[in-house]
Amino acid sequence: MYIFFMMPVYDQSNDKQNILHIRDKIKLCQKMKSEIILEGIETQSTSVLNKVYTELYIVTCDSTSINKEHEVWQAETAHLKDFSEASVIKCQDIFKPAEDETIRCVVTKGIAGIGKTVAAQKLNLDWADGKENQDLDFLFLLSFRKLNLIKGWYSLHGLLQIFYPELKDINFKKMFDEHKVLFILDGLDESQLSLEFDEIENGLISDVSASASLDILLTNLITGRLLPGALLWITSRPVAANQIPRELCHRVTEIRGFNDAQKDEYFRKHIRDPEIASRIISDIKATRSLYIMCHVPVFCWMAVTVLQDILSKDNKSGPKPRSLPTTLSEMYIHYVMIQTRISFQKHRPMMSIKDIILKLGELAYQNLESQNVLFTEQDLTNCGISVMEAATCPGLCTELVELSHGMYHTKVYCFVHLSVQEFFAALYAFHEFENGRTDSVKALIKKRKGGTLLDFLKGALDSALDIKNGHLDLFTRFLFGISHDSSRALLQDILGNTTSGSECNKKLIGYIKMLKRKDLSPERCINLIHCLLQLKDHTILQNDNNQVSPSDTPPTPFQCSLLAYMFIMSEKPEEFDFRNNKTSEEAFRRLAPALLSCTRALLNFCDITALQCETVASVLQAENSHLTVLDLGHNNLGDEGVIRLCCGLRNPNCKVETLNLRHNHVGVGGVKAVCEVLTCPTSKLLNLDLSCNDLGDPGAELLAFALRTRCKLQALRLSGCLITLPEDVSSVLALRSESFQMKELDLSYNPLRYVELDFPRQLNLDHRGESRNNPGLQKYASEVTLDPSTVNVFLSLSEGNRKVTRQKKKQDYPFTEERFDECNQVLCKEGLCGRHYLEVECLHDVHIGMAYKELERNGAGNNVTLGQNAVSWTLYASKDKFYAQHKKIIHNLRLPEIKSNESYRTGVFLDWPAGILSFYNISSESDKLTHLYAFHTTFTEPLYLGLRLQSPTTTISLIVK
Ligand SMILES: Nc1ncnc2c1ncn2[C@@H]1O[C@H](COP(=O)(O)OP(=O)(O)OP(=O)(O)O)[C@@H](O)[C@H]1O
Repeated sequence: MYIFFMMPVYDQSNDKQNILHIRDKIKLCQKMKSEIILEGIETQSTSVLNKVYTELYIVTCDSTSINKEHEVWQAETAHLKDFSEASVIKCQDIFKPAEDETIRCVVTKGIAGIGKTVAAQKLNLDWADGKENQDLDFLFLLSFRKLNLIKGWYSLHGLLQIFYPELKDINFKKMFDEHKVLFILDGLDESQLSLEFDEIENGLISDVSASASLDILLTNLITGRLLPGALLWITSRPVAANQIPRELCHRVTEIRGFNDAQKDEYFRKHIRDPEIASRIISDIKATRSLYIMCHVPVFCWMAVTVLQDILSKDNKSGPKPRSLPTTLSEMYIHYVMIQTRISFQKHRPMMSIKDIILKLGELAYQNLESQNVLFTEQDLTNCGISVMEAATCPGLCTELVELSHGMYHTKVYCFVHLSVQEFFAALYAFHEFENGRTDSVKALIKKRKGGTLLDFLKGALDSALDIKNGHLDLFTRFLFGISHDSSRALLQDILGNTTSGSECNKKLIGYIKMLKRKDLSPERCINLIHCLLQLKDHTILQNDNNQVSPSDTPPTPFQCSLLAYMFIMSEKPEEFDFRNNKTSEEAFRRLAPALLSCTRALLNFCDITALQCETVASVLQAENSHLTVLDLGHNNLGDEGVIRLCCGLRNPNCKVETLNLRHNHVGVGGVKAVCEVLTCPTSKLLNLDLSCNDLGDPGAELLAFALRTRCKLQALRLSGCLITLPEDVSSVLALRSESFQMKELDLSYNPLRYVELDFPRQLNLDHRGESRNNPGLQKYASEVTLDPSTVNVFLSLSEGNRKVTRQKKKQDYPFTEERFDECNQVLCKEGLCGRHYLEVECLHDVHIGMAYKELERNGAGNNVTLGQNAVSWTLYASKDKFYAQHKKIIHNLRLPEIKSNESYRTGVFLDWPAGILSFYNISSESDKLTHLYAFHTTFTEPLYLGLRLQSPTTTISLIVK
């Protein structure tokens, strides 16, 4: 009896009604709260979320890929990505299962300011408004920013009541047992809780009324130990998202910000005057880097503020118009200066602008150090600024609504956006350095010996790289950006006159590019790329011929990320020239964004393997692939690589019109795959070059029949393919039907037997004959002899003018105009055009090259020496160094494996019409050729083989085949 009276008597139907009533109250309250979005423009301005909300691109990712670098990379290059319907997901659909799977926990990642919080707010609003996700009975939006403030032990029930006081009288157990509930945990990257998923055994909780510390409570909620039936949506910046174990993420999505149309929509929604909106859009579009950055909503928000201000000044008949900001840091500087100026005009506070900014900077720095986002009046006072003064800058920091449960007795404040706090912290740190107070910022910036700006910035970078959750990444970017002279000029009122940092920046750029940290995660790579962009470094593509310069070490994955990023940020990313660079598969994969954004990709002499072909194929399949010219000549694709590549070429999205597969060891298997492309109705291929592959007649036959089935092709090059052209094949090639559009057929350098080919249009049968029946480059083998009239007096010729030896004594040669009088060089007699393959055997310390006849002969200056002028190209080979040289520009090469005192063989292949001169190392055991380097140019004169013997004991022999 006693027990009976002590038990609460629940009226079941009342409970139900009560729960629904509370739900409606929550909905009403959340609708009011979420309707407003705080946008720190001019005054403490709020906007109606539904009016300014612009749809965001959210895509699903493979949940196993949460830690993989290319996902992160995608986040940063979102504007280039394939927004095909397959992966795009609407915010309100993130819990809709694709198939039969149950989705309990969704993790959404996205870089700073990409719109995670706004997306969460919009979902909350649409639910509260009765528009979306009405199958959910309850939706609880909890931000880590606020959760960080809760100290002590709580039950889930207790915790929720803090944020949702309406829950006070609810039957909590029933609510969870009988209703569908979604928890949104926003901003995991801001969390100060230690979520220990590995050690959860120490604090298992499955009861909603059991109390525990917040860390344990949330860990149990995320693992599903607590409320296994509740849905969970966690948002985070990418690096911190890795905290959630993969097996707990049923779906991973990524917010990629705005695409081009959405950028326009954003500006039109935010700028009331359509004319000004159009002007701002066109101004932003005119600066590519600005336009690209606008895929990040927070950047758009700043751009609106800054550009409206700049435009209004330009309109007035003031002095010269101010230039537009081109980096993230410049944009933030403009933003902060505008906000403070407006505030000062309105409020006229006692402190100077400089003081307020630096005090706020100090506060931001302290918050960053303690990983805090919020601050109190006391925190402000500690930094020497009053709430009144801080409140005069509503566009910079803002007051948060006090939680209604009364957890806080003091009001809390934060910067209008976390990125603004990071900017202020960087500005403060830089100012401290400038004033010799590096000690005050040493908690976040490692002290390095030296004390120069360079040491300071290197220290900052080292600190950021050491932190796993990327907490200092944006801070470092801003710090680098502020160190740039253009930023310092904008900040002159705050920083005073500072000495130029351009020399330091140059060295810093070099330091970043050379960073070879083994544990450099891809996220760190991306941040480094951004650091370089803040330093306005666009040099990576600005060398000779706009070509990526190869070095003796292959580009690392980081360098490839960097290269791709720099490429897409360049003003006109049309031709991506990666020739002569050999990379690992992983590094090559990082070039995908560049391949996706260019129209011409030059990937010859890159040792591209079959696996790397998959990267190329996936790019070709992307909806937004622009590639029309794909040059994969002189690689090692083999049949397997070509088969993989053709998967991409057959895709209807593929736009390739010109394909070069020269010299790729393609056989009949590869040709079959190519034929499938040729007969594919959606193929856009017009020009195909399969030259220098030993396809033989079977390959030619397959091609001929494919062309007869369906021929859109306009040019086919099968030069040097071991084709004898049997009659039946030639009769197919001679097709004259209306549908046959081929205008050009190149069958040169083939051992053709039947040459009376009745081909109506441009036909090349040159250089045919039996000698072309040899495999590989041997079909171009040529014989040359050294020209005695050119040989220097310290060189002697022997073996029928095929061997040259350096002599100690001067030789007695008659005077000739052609002789190299001082330089230890000799040229061959035969001027070469067409295709030629030569082999030389040499000892070390020699230059092997080609030169025009006009190479000067007198003296030993640059105009005479092979490789040091515009009329000669060489390979230098010695025991410890190999390099290619033209116009004095040296490209260091990896040393081939050569025994130190033995002579070794080098192959020289000249394809004069194609403008290629390439060098190979020939294995003494297997005769296998390993490519060393290729020059690409347009030759205008016949070329003469030239040899220079640097060492007093060396020899070179021309090998006769
Ligand atoms: N969909 C959107 N429509 C309009 N404006 C948006 C949208 N998303 C974001 N914004 C603007 O960008 C600002 C930053 O967005 P938000 O705070 O959601 O970014 P975040 O991804 O949560 O960033 P962080 O990781 O730094 O916290 C917002 O204050 C708002 O001005």
